Amino acid sequence: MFGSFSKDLGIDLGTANTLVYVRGKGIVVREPSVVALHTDTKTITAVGEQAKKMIGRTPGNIRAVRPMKDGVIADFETTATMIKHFIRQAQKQRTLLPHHPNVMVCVPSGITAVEQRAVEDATKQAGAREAYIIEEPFAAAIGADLPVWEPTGSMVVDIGGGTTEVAVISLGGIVTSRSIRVAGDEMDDAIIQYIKRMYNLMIGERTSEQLKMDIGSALPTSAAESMEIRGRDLVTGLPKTLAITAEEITEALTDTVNSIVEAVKVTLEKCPPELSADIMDRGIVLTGGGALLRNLDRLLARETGMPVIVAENPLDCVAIGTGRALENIHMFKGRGSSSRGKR
Ligand SMILES: Nc1ncnc2c1ncn2[C@@H]1O[C@H](COP(=O)(O)OP(=O)(O)OP(=O)(O)O)[C@@H](O)[C@H]1O
Repeated sequence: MFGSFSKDLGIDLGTANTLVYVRGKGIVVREPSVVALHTDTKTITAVGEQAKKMIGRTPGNIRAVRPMKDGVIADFETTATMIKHFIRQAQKQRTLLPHHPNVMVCVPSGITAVEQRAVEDATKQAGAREAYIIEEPFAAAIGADLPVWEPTGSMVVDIGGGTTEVAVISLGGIVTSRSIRVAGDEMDDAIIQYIKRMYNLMIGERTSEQLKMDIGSALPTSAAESMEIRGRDLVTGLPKTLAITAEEITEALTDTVNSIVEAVKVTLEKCPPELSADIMDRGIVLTGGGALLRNLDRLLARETGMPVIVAENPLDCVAIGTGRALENIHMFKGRGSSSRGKR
């Protein structure tokens, strides 16, 4: 199926978004990791943005699923189909030349060896000559321009949809890391629960994500911001409109944000002193869509006493890093599941 490919590909297989990077071209596909399926026939109705629009709006015979929910492959068959679909989409852009390319796939570091093999198999099934696996925080660090191959400590915190990955990297390897299943999705859930508890109002995932992105903040803001939302009143069963303030969203996000802060602190505590000193100089770098939550950098800086920097284009770091890793593909040859992202 790679009839017109020549360049190598990097795929950021994220729980929220999948990005495809072509060497020499940059990111050519950027789609939500969502697939809509017919429940009876299991045939695919839509993939990506089109399927995401269907979440919460499907009739009984169609289901919009996120096959990578919670940082793991919840549904292998659908994940494999999704990978193939996105590769085909990249192919349609006519950016790629013949021959089977090497494909570097970035996966959440929490996945099991069996799941990793499943991703490799799916990638090969899609026509890859060779499938390589890179761990998310390692790719994020490369994409954020951190000197991962140098004998100096770099700390990256990648806050995605399903997982937050915290890692200290030096000399091409992960020295210490922590992966928690608390990230953007959990923030959305926390907002849904908060509004249900406070107002007896049921809102959908898309509305809560919008609240988080538009008025969410890790610290209280001085501006009096609010957003109008619609949902279903759990008492009357009828639709209802409500104005929610930024302050309320900050409150709703407290526990989730604190879990992320805690994961960073625990990783710092386990970090060898020389590397801690390097991190103090360079700062902690935030990547992933969750890094865009307002004031998360300020909160982390206050809680850790370290400088904290949001990477440029945090949503793209993992894909860029995965693509750049193709340039050092020899470094990834023969890496087993236990040595992903390590030299
Ligand atoms: N401005 C914003 N403020 C807060 N969160 C945001 C913002 N923009 C995007 N996000 C969140 O970022 C998350 C997606 O980030 P990203 O694409 O890095 O995740 P992913 O790589 O697919 O997931 P994972 O790393 O868990 O596999 C979503 O939860 C999304 O709601």
